[in-house]
Amino acid sequence: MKLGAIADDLTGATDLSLILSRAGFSVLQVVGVPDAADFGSADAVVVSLKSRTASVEDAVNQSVAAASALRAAGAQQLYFKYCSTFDSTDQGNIGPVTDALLDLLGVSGTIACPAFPANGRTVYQGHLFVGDRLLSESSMRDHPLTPMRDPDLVRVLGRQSNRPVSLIPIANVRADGLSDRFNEFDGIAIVDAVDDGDLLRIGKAAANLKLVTGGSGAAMGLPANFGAVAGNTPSLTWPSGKAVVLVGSCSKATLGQVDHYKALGAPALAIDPSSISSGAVTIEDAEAFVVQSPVGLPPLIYSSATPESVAAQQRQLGQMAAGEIVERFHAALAGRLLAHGFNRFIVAGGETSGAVVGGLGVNALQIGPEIDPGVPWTRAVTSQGPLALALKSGNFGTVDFFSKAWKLLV
Ligand SMILES: Nc1ncnc2c1ncn2[C@@H]1O[C@H](COP(=O)(O)OP(=O)(O)OP(=O)(O)O)[C@@H](O)[C@H]1O
Ligand SMILES: O=C(O)[C@@H](O)C(=O)CO
Repeated sequence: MKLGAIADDLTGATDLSLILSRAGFSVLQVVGVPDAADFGSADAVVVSLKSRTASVEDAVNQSVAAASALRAAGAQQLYFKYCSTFDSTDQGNIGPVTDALLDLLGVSGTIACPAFPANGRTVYQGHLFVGDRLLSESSMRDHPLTPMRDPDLVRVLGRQSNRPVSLIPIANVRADGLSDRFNEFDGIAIVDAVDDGDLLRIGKAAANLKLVTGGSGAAMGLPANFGAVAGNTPSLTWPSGKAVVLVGSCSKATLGQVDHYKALGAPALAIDPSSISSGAVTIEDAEAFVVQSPVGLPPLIYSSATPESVAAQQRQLGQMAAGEIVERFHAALAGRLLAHGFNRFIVAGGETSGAVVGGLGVNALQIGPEIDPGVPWTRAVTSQGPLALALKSGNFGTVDFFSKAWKLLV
């Protein structure tokens, strides 16, 4: 194994797997802390955890266990993948996990770069932009679990990490000697990047770092350090069968995609945490709705709601509890639909995808064609046969994402 990666959520892992695969690596994505025996001959193994919003202790334990398994299997370099919008709270988990991985490796420094220009995430003077807005002025300020209200990543990570946090500005990224800078400091350096050229320079300069951290973009240049040559993702065979769209993301892009898909005439059922907890809507209702939907556009079950509505649900049920109620619902529904012969799942939201994949009993994913930047179709094998899964990060994808994903495999 050349690269061993740990991702803090499932869609983030898939995003990273796609980037590495396109850059020429054979990639195996595994779900949850793995057994070393699972890895086969892949150039890169990407472990997807559900640690982004876990407690600090849990996130650190899961990440260190995954890193230890990857190292035991021979990983030459480790990568810690988090969100391109740096989703976290003041307590963590990006800082504490990075600190723990540095301790595990016995090294003093690493870089942190969430930039993903293809999806509008850029870092300039240590400030994260989403499109043309600062992170704190983007829709991320109202995220249900990790509202991001400070765009200065040196400050954000400084609150989370025990190590010194510094900045490598764009002028240094574009100048000679970047690898010397990477290799000579203590602590964590936020690295500016505003285009793919910057990311490729960063990847090249990171060749000797034992640990690299970032969004998926900062990994783009790493496979070339191991002699990999960019190419197409391997072709996979897809199960033919029934499809469903399960949406737990409340991100702005997802809200637009839900509206667009409903306007196309897709059968759609809305759910929300309080209706689920009061029993006004049950898993049996949703199951019957999906199973009885007419042939055509796959049915949609969604809990996506405006920030005001999400805040009201959270006041009533608690922030984490509201999210978990919906996640458990989607996971249980997915398991039941599998038993009805559904084998193509389009899912929106990283936490939601983690829950659904758990409900489906999926342990590993292979990466297929790109639907939109950062979102591939993936193939998994379960005890019930092969599945096709499109796992979309909340803010990724064009407005017609759901129909586009479905048509790509039809
Ligand atoms: N109506 C709702 N009210 C409160 N919480 C909700 C509601 N609908 C969904 N949620 C919760 O909000 C969270 C959304 O997180 P998720 O990671 O799935 O989406 P996202 O943050 O948009 O995606 P990503 O992490 O990929 O950017 C989940 O825990 C989900 O259960
Ligand atoms: O980096 C991103 O934005 C995504 O891969 C992700 O992690 C969203 O959950």
